Amino acid sequence: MTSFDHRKYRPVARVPAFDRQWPDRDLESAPTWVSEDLRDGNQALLEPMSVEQKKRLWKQIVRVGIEEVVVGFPSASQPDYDFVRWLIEEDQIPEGVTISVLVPCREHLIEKTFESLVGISRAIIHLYNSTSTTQRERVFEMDRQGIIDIAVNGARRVREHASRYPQVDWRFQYSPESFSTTEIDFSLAICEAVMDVWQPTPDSRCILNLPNTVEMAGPHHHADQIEYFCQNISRRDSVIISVHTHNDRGGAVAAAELALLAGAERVEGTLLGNGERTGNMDIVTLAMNLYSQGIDPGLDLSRPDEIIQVVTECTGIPMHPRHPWVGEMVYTAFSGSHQDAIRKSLRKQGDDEPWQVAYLPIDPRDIGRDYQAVIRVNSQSGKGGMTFLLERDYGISLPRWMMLALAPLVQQESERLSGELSSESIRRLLFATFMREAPLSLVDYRLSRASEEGLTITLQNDGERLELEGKGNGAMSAFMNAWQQHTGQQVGILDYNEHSLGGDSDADAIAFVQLNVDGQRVSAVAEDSDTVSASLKAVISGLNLAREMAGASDSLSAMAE
Ligand SMILES: CC(=O)SCCNC(=O)CCNC(=O)[C@H](O)C(C)(C)COP(=O)(O)OP(=O)(O)OC[C@H]1O[C@@H](n2cnc3c(N)ncnc32)[C@H](O)[C@@H]1OP(=O)(O)O
Ligand SMILES: CC(C)C(=O)C(=O)O
Ligand SMILES: [Mg+2]
Repeated sequence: MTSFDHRKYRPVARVPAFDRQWPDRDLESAPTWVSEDLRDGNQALLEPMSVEQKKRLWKQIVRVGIEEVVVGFPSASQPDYDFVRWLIEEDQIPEGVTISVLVPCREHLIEKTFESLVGISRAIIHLYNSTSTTQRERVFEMDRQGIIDIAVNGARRVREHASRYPQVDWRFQYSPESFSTTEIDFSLAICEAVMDVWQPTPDSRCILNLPNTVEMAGPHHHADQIEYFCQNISRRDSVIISVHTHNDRGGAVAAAELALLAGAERVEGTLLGNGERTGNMDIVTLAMNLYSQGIDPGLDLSRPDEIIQVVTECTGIPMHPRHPWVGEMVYTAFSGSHQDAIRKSLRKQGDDEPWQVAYLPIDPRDIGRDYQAVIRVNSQSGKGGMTFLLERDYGISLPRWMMLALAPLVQQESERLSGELSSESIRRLLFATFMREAPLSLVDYRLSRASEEGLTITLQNDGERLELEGKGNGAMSAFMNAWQQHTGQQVGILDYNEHSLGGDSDADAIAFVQLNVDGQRVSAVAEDSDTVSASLKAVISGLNLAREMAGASDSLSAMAE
């Protein structure tokens, strides 16, 4: 075989044919969430967390509302042991929160684990051993019975140690580690053997945790394994079925979600998916998946930035900016058609109606993000994005013809800069292109109203003062008439739009005008303290721009001659 040769691999075996129900089910409620941040997450770090870091992360996990927290492997590491002691001695475990500790089926480690828990009022003892064919044959070199014996002996030791502390509310959990690559009949057999020792009842249920230790197959395989197990395990009403998925194929969240459809009721994971290899199941993502479907996740994820800060600082692992739901860039659209659709949908979205905004699966405000970041402009953006930014930050509402005129300039500019354009630079570009305050400029004007609007306007033209008078059905047409009479130029208003301004601008009004000047189409803009002044200045801008354009074409003709 060559080094990259798919024939090296085999598809994972499926469970036997059975009456599969999960594809027709929908999720209706949140599972019991279990944080593995302080154990599986910690065991995947280059530098495991110190006790102080564990304390900080613990507080965050509890703040989010997770009620079952795996706090470590106290028989294996001194910081884990010390952390458990701190929790107990400093009375740090709130009412309603239960801690869990992991231990392999080895007598001295079980003993040490119970020692770490002296003084606790309730806890989950989580016992595990590996069950897959590979583990049996290549790691433990044992047959099925040998592996069952390890589990049964471990279960007995746990029961015996627990019985020495009858005042404690113990709960027992067993994981056939590597469940998803274990033959399903063997997984069932070993779990039955453990239950025979623990004798769970509906009032004192044990937890059977079925880990996708290494994700080797699609999430539908995992769902089949879980449902098959649920249908065939005895004492179902005395068992809590828990799942623990890893992300080797990128499907940890999907596998957990389908496992819930398949009958699991408890999900182990970490807050942002840190964990062995590609990580554990990401609790924030799964919880937000439920939230976005109208299901209460039972966790407070309204301040994900706080979670991100604590998790990244404690683990030393940065988060991807496109991390599902909470990444820095996930509510930002650069591409033109997305920006256009977001802008239009947001305008129509009422406060009290179901969320219906294109390209935004949830309202970013729910998790403390604002609309500031929703639309950003680069060379992939169209008129929607720049229009949104000008409206949002300056209250400028561009008429459609001005959007069409400005959009290619914005695109050229962001291509030239190879980057993002701020609303400020888009505004600057608008005025630099479509406003000219010289050589013709407005000095003063007076309006008088009779049957028609009368205008007396004082201008500065190439340094000379000019006073004109005209009549029309508005200030602009009175000015046009006066100007035509004085210059003989043919000037018509093709389109016109003005409005008052909000936002950060100093001006109170803005006007856009599209003129026909001696057959030449010119678009112009101006701002001023009132709409009449802004309109007159917009026309003056248009006349100046027409003069510039005529000057440019004269010099081109002169060059051609
Ligand atoms: C999928 C998971 O996340 S499982 C959790 C894994 N997490 C960890 O291992 C982190 C903490 N572990 C440790 O620090 C160490 O492994 C310790 C302290 C627990 C034990 O260390 P050591 O005694 O040196 O043993 P080591 O880790 O090499 O374990 C291998 C031995 O334990 C046996 N073993 C491994 N897992 C189990 C288990 N769940 N139950 C019983 N025996 C087990 C192996 O067969 C092997 O036995 P051998 O020594 O007779 O060959
Ligand atoms: C110990 C078990 C639950 C585990 O972490 C795994 O199988 O991934
Ligand atoms: Mg794991």
